[in-house]
Amino acid sequence: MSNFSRKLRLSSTLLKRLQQNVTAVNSKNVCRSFTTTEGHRPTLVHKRSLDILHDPWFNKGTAFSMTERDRLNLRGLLPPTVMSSEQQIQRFMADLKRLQVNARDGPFDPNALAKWRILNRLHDRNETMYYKVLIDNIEEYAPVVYTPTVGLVCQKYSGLFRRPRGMYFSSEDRGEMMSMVYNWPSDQVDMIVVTDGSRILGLGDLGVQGIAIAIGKLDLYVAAAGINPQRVLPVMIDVGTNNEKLLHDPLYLGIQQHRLEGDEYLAVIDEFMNAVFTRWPHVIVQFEDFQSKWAFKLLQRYRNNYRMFNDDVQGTAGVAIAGLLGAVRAQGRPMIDFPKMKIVVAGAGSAGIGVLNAARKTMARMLGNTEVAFESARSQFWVVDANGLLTEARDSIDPEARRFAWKVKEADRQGLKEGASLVEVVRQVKPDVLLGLSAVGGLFSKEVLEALKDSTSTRPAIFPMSNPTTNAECTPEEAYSIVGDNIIFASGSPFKNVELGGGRIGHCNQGNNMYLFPGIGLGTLLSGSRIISDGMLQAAAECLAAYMTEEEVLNGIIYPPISKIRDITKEVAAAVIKEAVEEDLAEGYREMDSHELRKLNQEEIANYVETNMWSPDYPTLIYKED
Ligand SMILES: NC(=O)C1=CN([C@@H]2O[C@H](COP(=O)(O)OP(=O)(O)OC[C@H]3O[C@@H](n4cnc5c(N)ncnc54)[C@H](O)[C@@H]3O)[C@@H](O)[C@H]2O)C=CC1
Ligand SMILES: CC(=O)C(=O)O
Ligand SMILES: [Mg+2]
Repeated sequence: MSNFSRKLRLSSTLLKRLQQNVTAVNSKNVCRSFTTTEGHRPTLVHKRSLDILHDPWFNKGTAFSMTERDRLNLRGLLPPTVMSSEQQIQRFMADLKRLQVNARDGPFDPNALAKWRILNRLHDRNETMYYKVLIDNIEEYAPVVYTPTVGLVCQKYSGLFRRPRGMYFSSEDRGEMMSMVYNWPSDQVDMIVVTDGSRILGLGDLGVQGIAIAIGKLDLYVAAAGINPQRVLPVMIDVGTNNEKLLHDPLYLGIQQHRLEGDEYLAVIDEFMNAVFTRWPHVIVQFEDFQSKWAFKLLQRYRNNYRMFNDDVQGTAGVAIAGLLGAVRAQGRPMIDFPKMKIVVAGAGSAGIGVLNAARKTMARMLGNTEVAFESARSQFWVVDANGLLTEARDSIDPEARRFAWKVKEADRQGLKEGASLVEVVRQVKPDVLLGLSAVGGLFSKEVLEALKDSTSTRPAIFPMSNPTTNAECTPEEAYSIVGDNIIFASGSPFKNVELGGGRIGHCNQGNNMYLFPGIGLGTLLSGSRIISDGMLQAAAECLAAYMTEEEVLNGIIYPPISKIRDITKEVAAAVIKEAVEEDLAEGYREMDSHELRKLNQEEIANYVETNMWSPDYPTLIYKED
């Protein structure tokens, strides 16, 4: 049969399928299938893996059975649940209907989800063009591919899912991962962002739908760090979900069982790490949005043996430190005054504790890096979580948070008790900084902000860092209007600057780990560092802190605008490389071996970084037979 007649035959088959599809949907006769064609005769295909998924003639998406997935090297390239064609249509129709309702992701852009769909379709068609659009319009589209819209995308991912992107490893794949990684078509992967979907932004457990956060973070790796898009891999490890809504949703794409726990959970993550580092020994793995109880354990488990880091714990800490140092400078004080700051942190999860640990270490270093300095730095922090102020009187304290619990007597002396509310703590402490990583929108209420007016600082800093927009602890309008014009403001998701009247601007900084993770990844890649050390992370944070000029900082601008993200990422990467070389961790990258790396001066390192960043330019293509 000629290609042409085969196509004709397929076209009529497709038409028949579509007619049956319409009948099935119209009559709500969901038992009728449109997949059985031509008396079950198999169709011969000459493709495997992603080539099949990207071929509209052969692609069945989530309807590929497990045996077909194994036969066609598709295992891991699709969400784990096998769907019937009827379920696929239900999912599609539900999403189609939902489109008619205006999607809202926060106060600014009612069309954000529609923009995400358009960009996503471009991503599927033409990666170079997609990244050119993203890089050239990063200010406008970072909030679409990243926070806040990516949060909404994760929440609705079962409906939005069209073409798979990345890999899925599930608890059903135990024992298979080592072979599954070879289903990914690329022999070189530089950067993996992996999530288990257990705490997506401040939106809780979204199960398999969390894959979109890994995709969004990697978009920034390409746009900001110039990592080659052919060498990034978003990964979802689906160990179940504890989200009851998803457990009962017939259209959910993930494993419908409660999350694995304990050793069973660890065995899955261990197997994944072993598999990816076996196939790609030089890959860097960024852990993203794991619930706190696993975030710290996994970081300790892997950080000395693998090139990995946890963005929420370590990336966020660095960004917060840079912001806190900026807040000191914004008062016209030298950075060395940082250890005098009184800091109230609302939220003691992976992000909050990461920030507290790093801030305490930074203070201790400034005070001489002794044990005594480390101990005394502790008294600069007040931690308020869901149960109020943390003191040693609490019945059960998370071990990570314990080191920030106040002794009962010391708390008493300040007129505070175990479980004191945030407003009580702010009233008594009169802090220089109020930082939120609680995932509770509006937590910095009018009362709390009123109390902050009595801060002993000449320029109180308010950092509602939770994401997405709806989870921000307060808006900049609330902060500026209640506390006053002379504050420093930084939020996790973007907000617009505030008009203060008389032509003055209340600057709204975006305090988000996006200013560090791309540079940490790029610097690690180009240095060939064996691990990601505390020193490398510290160097990244200090580089970001030093990026803003004195004049900018005094004007309340403590982070760069997103339009400068490629530039700041370059600098962060260079600082990370320098530190890796100094710590003798750098093993080099390609022709730049460790010996050559050691010879580079500051300017040469910057050049080396720049020349290794991918840019979205079309290459000339030449056909070559296999
Ligand atoms: N801006 C940034 O770059 C980043 C922001 N985040 C955001 O931080 C938030 C928290 O993330 P995780 O620490 O991983 O979450 P988590 O769920 O581990 O921790 C949340 C913490 O908030 C506390 N909390 C809950 N209700 C509270 C209340 N009413 N008052 C005070 N504390 C309360 C909880 O007890 C817990 O300690 C999320 O919204 C996330 O999007 C996380 C990483 C980076
Ligand atoms: C920004 C980020 O990593 C988070 O909100 O989890
Ligand atoms: Mg995160």
